[in-house]
Amino acid sequence: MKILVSEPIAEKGLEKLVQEGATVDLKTSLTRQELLKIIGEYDALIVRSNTKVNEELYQKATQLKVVGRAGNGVDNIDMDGATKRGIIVVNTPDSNSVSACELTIGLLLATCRNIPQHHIRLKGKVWDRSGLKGMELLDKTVGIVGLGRIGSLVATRLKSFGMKIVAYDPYISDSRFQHVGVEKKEKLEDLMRVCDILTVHTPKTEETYGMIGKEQLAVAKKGLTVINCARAGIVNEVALIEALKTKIVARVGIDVPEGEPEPISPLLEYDNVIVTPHAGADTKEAQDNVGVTIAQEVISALRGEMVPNAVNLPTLHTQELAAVKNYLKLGETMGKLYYQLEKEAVEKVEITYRGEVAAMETSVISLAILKGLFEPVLKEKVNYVNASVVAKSRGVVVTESKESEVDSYLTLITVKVISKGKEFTISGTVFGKDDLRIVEINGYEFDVIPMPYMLIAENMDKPGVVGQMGTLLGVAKVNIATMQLGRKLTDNRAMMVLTVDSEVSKETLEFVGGVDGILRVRFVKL
Ligand SMILES: NC(=O)C1=CN([C@@H]2O[C@H](COP(=O)(O)OP(=O)(O)OC[C@H]3O[C@@H](n4cnc5c(N)ncnc54)[C@H](O)[C@@H]3O)[C@@H](O)[C@H]2O)C=CC1
Ligand SMILES: O=C(O)CCC(=O)C(=O)O
Repeated sequence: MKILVSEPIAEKGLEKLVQEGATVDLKTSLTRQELLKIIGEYDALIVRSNTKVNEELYQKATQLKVVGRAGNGVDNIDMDGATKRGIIVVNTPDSNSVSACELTIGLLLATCRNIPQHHIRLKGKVWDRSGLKGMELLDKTVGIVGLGRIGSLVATRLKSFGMKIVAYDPYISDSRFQHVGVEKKEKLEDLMRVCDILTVHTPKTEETYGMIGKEQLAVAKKGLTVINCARAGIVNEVALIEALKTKIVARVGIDVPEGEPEPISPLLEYDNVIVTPHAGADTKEAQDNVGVTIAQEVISALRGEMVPNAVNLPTLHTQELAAVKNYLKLGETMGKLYYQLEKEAVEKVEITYRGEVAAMETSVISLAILKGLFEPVLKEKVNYVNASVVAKSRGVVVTESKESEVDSYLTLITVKVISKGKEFTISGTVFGKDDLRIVEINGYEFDVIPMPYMLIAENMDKPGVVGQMGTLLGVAKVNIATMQLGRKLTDNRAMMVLTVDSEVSKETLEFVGGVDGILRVRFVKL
């Protein structure tokens, strides 16, 4: 595992990577050209917000499997480019939220009470408070745009100042507003009209870039204070400077100036503006959290494990991940069986979750099934990240349905693969904590523990077939570990599933296939 760390992360994080057996190169002052020249050697890249991970980089990054963003915002990473190449992108969204929230509160207090301006005067040996009258927070209204992790933390803390809190976030439920104890504004303009202080906490997206612009500031209360600790450009800086000139905006606190990391923001010309150099996450606590978390995540992702904070995968919390872990293994195993038993190209995959599993985050189990399905037959890398892109690009329609009730089992997954009008089905369950079982193939019922080597045969349900097969395997020195028979009494046919201790040669397989009554036999490797 060769990992390039292109921006500073905490020592603890670097130590963790090395402890886990990775070769780590910390190179934080590479030029872009130098980065592009060496990126082809690495399995993983760890960045903060300055490294642009884009098409130009992906084209050179032939070995890259994981991009770790040591922090939250992923606007410096081209997600589509990563997803289509099966590169997993992980971040650490919770690790620095408190620090970002505290800097927001810090900037808010500093701007409302002119703290840096007072300090600068005194440093110049001038004791003079004139022209720097502050504003109390008590009974003022703060408008929060984006009531996610950081927005909610800011709301909770500002309540203790006796402020009224209103928020605009069309993407969260009303119950979340109630839980945080914040008044919901349906329209951004409604929020702009009532707040004394505006603070933005959205990600930078096409929709949020410039969302606080000329029109929004035009309806704001005169004397507004604007805080942006989220991303440059969410508040349009040209409109903001215009509003400072017309005194619509009285104070500004910005952690993320346009053009960062260049220290030349035009906002620095204004005495009532405070700018910090993207320092929201720059605390010992946040950096230690971020460093250790990103190290763990990058290592897990490189080992092919499912990671809770994978940005280009369905969102899973650690507990949800623990709950689905065995189903991921089961799903992948079930998927892997198809192309080893059938040769028809897949047209449609219908996945049904029944019983306990139906209540879980099943989208990720479906990805595991698709990964298992395509991985054995494709040259390109198929993993959780690109499995659904691969399915789509091959014209495979995937459907998912859920039923809360199931006969005979507490929990059951059934995969139906449809190709040229033919149907192949396989069902599996998990007994207890981690006991995986295949319980059905094409209507034949079993109770098979999936093993690395298996023989699956369809045969006529008549005396002698099993015995002859056992004899031939014995001659070939293939030891049978377990054997199960599923029968369909209606058509006098049966299916045998054998787990064996070693590989079965082509020659032995041909002999077995020639036994009178064996309709077909396949050797399966899991
Ligand atoms: N200054 C710094 O050092 C740091 C900055 N950040 C930035 O802070 C911002 C917020 O981070 P989190 O709270 O962790 O993100 P989050 O994802 O937890 O919350 C973002 C919220 O914005 C909402 N949102 C999205 N589009 C919206 C729109 N058009 N209008 C209104 N609301 C919208 C979402 O529904 C979500 O609730 C991000 O931009 C992140 O990059 C995060 C950490 C440190
Ligand atoms: O210090 C950093 O890496 C930037 C923090 C940040 O903006 C983020 O995590 O989104």
